[in-house]
Amino acid sequence: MTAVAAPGLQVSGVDVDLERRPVVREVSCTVAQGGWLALIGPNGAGKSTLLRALAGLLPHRGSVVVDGTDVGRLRARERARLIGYVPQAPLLPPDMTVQDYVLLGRTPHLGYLANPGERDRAATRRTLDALDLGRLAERRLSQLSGGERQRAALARALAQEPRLLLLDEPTSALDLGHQQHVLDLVDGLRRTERLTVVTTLHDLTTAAQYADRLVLLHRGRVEAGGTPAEVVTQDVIARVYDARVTVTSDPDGRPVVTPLRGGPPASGR
Ligand SMILES: Nc1ncnc2c1ncn2[C@@H]1O[C@H](COP(=O)(O)OP(=O)(O)OP(=O)(O)O)[C@@H](O)[C@H]1O
Repeated sequence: MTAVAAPGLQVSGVDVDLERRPVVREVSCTVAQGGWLALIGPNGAGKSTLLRALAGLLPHRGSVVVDGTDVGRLRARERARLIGYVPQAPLLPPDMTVQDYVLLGRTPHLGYLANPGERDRAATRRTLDALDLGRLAERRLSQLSGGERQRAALARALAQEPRLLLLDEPTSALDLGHQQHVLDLVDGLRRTERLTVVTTLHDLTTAAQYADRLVLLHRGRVEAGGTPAEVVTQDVIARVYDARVTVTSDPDGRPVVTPLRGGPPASGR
């Protein structure tokens, strides 16, 4: 009998308070190993807060289990071997070179006081090349464009070789070509490495293209969850986002959202 793999991520009853205000409430969801979950929802819904809680960076109630390991019980270093996280606006050390910064992603894999070895440098070079940063390896982080900085932050998380990758709006600063390149790269890793992926994404069409499950957050709670076609509907978008759109299907049955100009507010408010 073959053993059944633990889910890549199992979130149970997560609540987060900020400044004693409830911001995330009763969030539960499961993502298979190698699955891609997109967190969607309007501004202030709690997406980034939930992602930071999953990364172990915010106190929360409830449990977060990655590949069968309860991350609440782990030290920061052990957690960093399991989880890579890239915030929406990462703070990058301005004077560090791109390659030294990406090499920092290897830190959780090094022994105490050990220096990076050839395997770490090779992982760094591979990641730099994969993210089209090879020619910028010696450049200081302060001398990068917004999109290059965003790719450098992602490169560091990938060099970490985590089991769960948490990305907060990973393509917000990228041109269309680099958006597709970065998302295709992450998509490839989940297939080859069974990397589990959770992203926040505002672009619902992009979210529906790449993710196999969506969770729609509204006022900190799960408003809807399921396949892209189940979650992204005209009615849900009108109600939750107060936006006028048409929703059509691409040849694979994934929803395509087209915003419509003019007219009264979608919800009639
Ligand atoms: N440090 C904080 N202290 C108190 N409240 C906060 C703090 N950070 C965020 N909030 C509030 O928590 C709520 C959720 O914020 P969060 O950043 O998680 O939303 P989001 O869904 O990621 O939004 P966006 O799409 O605008 O990025 C918002 O009402 C926000 O104002």
